[in-house]
This record gives sequence, structure tokens and C-alpha cells, in this order.
Amino acid sequence: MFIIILTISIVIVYFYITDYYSFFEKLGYPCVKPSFPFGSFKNVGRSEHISEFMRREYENFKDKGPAFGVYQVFRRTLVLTDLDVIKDVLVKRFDIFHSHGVDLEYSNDKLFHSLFFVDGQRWKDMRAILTPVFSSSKIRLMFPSISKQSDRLIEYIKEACGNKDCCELVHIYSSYTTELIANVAFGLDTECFGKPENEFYKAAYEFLNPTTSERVKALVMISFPKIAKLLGMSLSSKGTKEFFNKVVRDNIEYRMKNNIHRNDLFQRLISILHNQTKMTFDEVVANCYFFLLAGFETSSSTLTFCSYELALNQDVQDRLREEIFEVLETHNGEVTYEAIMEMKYLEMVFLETIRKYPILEAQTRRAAKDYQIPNSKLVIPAGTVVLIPTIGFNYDETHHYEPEKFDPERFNKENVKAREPFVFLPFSEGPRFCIGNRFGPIQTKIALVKLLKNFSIHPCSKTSIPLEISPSSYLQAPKCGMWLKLENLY
Ligand code: HEM
Repeated sequence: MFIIILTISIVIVYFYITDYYSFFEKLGYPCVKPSFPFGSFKNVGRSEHISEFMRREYENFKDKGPAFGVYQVFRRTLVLTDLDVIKDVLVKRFDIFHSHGVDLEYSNDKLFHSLFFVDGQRWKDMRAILTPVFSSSKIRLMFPSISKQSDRLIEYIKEACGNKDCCELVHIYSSYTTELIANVAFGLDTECFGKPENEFYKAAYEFLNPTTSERVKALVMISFPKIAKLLGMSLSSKGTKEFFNKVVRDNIEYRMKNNIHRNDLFQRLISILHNQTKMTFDEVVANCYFFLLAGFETSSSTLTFCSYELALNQDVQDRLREEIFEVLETHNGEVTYEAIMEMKYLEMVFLETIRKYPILEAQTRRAAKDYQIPNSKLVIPAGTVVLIPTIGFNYDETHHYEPEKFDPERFNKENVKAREPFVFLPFSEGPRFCIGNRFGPIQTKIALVKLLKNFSIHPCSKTSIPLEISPSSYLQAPKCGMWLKLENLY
């Protein structure tokens, strides 16, 4: 009897898996060949980072139709390669593709009830409430706090690296961005430099560098949100939730009791909270937490990769330093918001860095209804998650000459004008583009300006050339840290 039940079970599972893996074929799309149990992701997270997978498969499939299928373990996603379809998805048919397709909003984890994860009317309302918080006038008001933190970065580098032959920069840069976000988004003065045990730093770093079991849990929660909710699964630990709730509550109380009013993100969120119809306390905490995750790794990894490229391309470094000194001379030597906005070559270097090392290898959306791909018989069925493979386009020779080369000139006026729209999407497009698209660059650029004012950057004996990317981190990160030599200029 046992043998019969076992045989029937194996046959049922076999047919289920075969049927599951024929999804894209039945719809008429080519796909990256799947195999049980990881689908198309045989090596992702183990020997290759998802960005390396995405780049290679985009090259393999870009001429084989407007989209191709990928079985991301338990998740079936369509990767879009046609620019007109991408434009529809991000902008024209936002009515269909408005969700990121990450259902953590419905999970038990209130720390994820923030802008990135909510959908529908709640997203619309929250986006309208938070947009003014990131306006250029508000960023300008926050600039003195950002500037103070960047001074601490330079002081710490002088102390910790001061003419050492090799210095590891990943942790230094992530301490800088963590302190900065803790300061402006939580109203806290944390001391993260040289203190990896700092609770704030640990919470952000551990989330973005998950263990294998945490990765599996995240995948299950995203693929089967309803089951995850039933099982009471949560991405963040009880301790992390309590910690962030307490930090926000204590700081609100402290500011009210002492009548403190500062020009930072936290103050804006307190005002939003006082208007009780707008956002709940849990939503305020969740958004502060997401700002920490978004602001911490995006800017620190851009600083890391940019330092690496500047070390390897001394001509670019020299030209950038020249521009910095030239512009600062007209601003009495002071690094002001206006001075940074005048630095055109700095902007080109920043954009070239996020072209080569985009923060997200792909943007995601989920179809709320069936979508017929124009001029084809292909349909994206309701419920399907689609990916826009930013990294594929960034390295596509059709759009970027010599894509491996670090060349900021590809972002000069003429080259930008000549490029097709929607080919380069560092902050995405359409109503759901990155809300931190002013804040992120400014915290990166001010650090770069002060670094180049004080140090020259060189490769050292421990620099990994070519750079290896860690397969298991969520966002791209160097596998063995970033070792460079920072030489004092004075
Ligand atoms: C160099 C820095 C950054 C880059 C390259 C970047 C890039 C992106 C990208 C590509 C998206 C996805 C957009 C989409 O799905 O269409 C996004 C979303 C988002 N980013 Fe950023 N980001 C950066 C910094 C920041 C910072 C500093 C914050 C906040 C403090 C932030 C907050 C957000 C939020 C809240 C969303 C979700 C927006 C929504 O769903 O309405 N980002 N970002």
C-alpha cells in the first residue's frame, strides 16, 4: 500500500512540476531553461549574483522577442526587453502595472508597511504625503546635517586609514550613510564608525546581507504571501521591530518635551503623524525603516564602486578633482549645496558609476489585468510579475559604446541627447520612480567632493581586479570588501 501511495505521489508531483515549468512555453515566450528545485536560478545566490544572471540572460534573449521567462525558484517572472513595452509598463499603462508585486504589505510584518511595499489607493495617498518631504527645498534645508556627517567621514578616514598601504572602505562608507540616515530620518546621533556592533548599523547591514535561511524565508514570503501570513512569518526579528518602534517613539517624545524643531526627514514625519488622518504610527516607523534600508546601501555602494573606478582611472579622478577645486573657488572654498549642483563632471561620474553598478539589477511590476503586447499575439496574464532588466540595458553595446569601460563622457549633453529614452533608468520612470532621487545623489556627491579634496585614491596590493561580486547579497557588493589606498593630499 505504502509503495502505491508513494508512486502516485511521485507521479502527481512530477506532473505538477512539468506543468509548472511549461507555463511560458504555453504562452509563447522563450525562457531560461528551468530545472528542479531552483528553476532558472541554478547558481544564483551561490556562485553568481542575480545581477550577473540578469545581464547574461538579457544578452542571450534580447533578440528573441519582447520578453522572456525566468523561473525564480517558486516565482514565474517575465523579463521585458522591448523598450515600447517597458514604456507602457512604467508609464502609459500604470493603471495595469502599478504594483511592485512584493506582497509584504499583507504580511504580519508592520516594518514593511512602507511606500515601496504598499499598493493601490494606500500607495497613492502615501506617495502624495511623502513627496513634499523629498523636495529640493527640503533637501537644501537638510544640507547642513548632511555636510556635518560627511565631515565625520573624512575625519574617520584620516584616523583609520591615514596613509596606510590598504584600507577597507565598504564598512567605512556604510557607517557614514547609516549615521547620516539615522540622523536625518530618525533624529538620532549614532556613532557607527569603527563600531560594527552598533544596533542601527547591524539592523541595516544584516537585512541586506542575509544568511541562506533568511533568503529562503524572504523568497517564501514573497512567493506565497498568504501562507506566510497564516504561518505568522516575519522578515524582521521581534527585537528589530521593538528597537525601531522604541527609537521613533522616544525621539518624538524627546522633541516634543524639549520643543526641538529640526530641518530633517524625521520632523516632517512627526508633522504628518500629528495630522492623524494621514499616517499611522506603524506606517511612520515603517517608512523611517525603509529610508534607512534605501539610503544606507544605495549610497554606500555607489561610493564604494565609484572609489574603485576612480582608483583605476586616474585621468577621471584628476579631472574630477580639478572641477571640484575650480567650482569651490567660486564659493569661497565652501562645499555648499549650490556648489555641488554646479559640478557637471561630478554628475557624469555619478551616473557612469550607477550605469556600471546599478543599485537594482531590475525594476519589478505586477500586471493587475491581462495586457496584450502591441503588434504581437503575446499576452502578459493578470498576476504575472514583470522585470525591467536595467543592468542588461546598461551593458548593451547597441546603447552604450564599450560598455565595460568607465567613461563619464557617455553622459555629456550630446551623448545623453542621442540615447533612446528608457534605455537608462537609474531611478526608474513613471509615477513610481525613486522618491529619494535627490537625496541619494546629494549624500553620495558631498562625500565624493570631500574625499577628493582631501585624498588621492589608488589601487593597493589587496584590491581585487577584476572586481568580484558577492553572490549572496541582495544588492551588488564586492565579494572581498573594497581595499584601496587613500593618500592624504596635504
Ligand atoms: C543612488 C541612490 C538611489 C538609487 C539609484 C535608487 C533607485 C531606486 C529605484 C530603481 C527604485 C525603483 C523604482 C521603481 O520601481 O520604478 C527606487 C524606489 C524607491 N526608492 Fe530609491 N534609490 C536611491 C536612493 C534612495 C534613497 C536615499 C531613498 C530614501 C531615503 C529612496 C527611497 C525609495 C523609495 C521610498 C522607493 C519606492 C517608491 C515607490 O514605490 O513609490 N531611494 N529607488
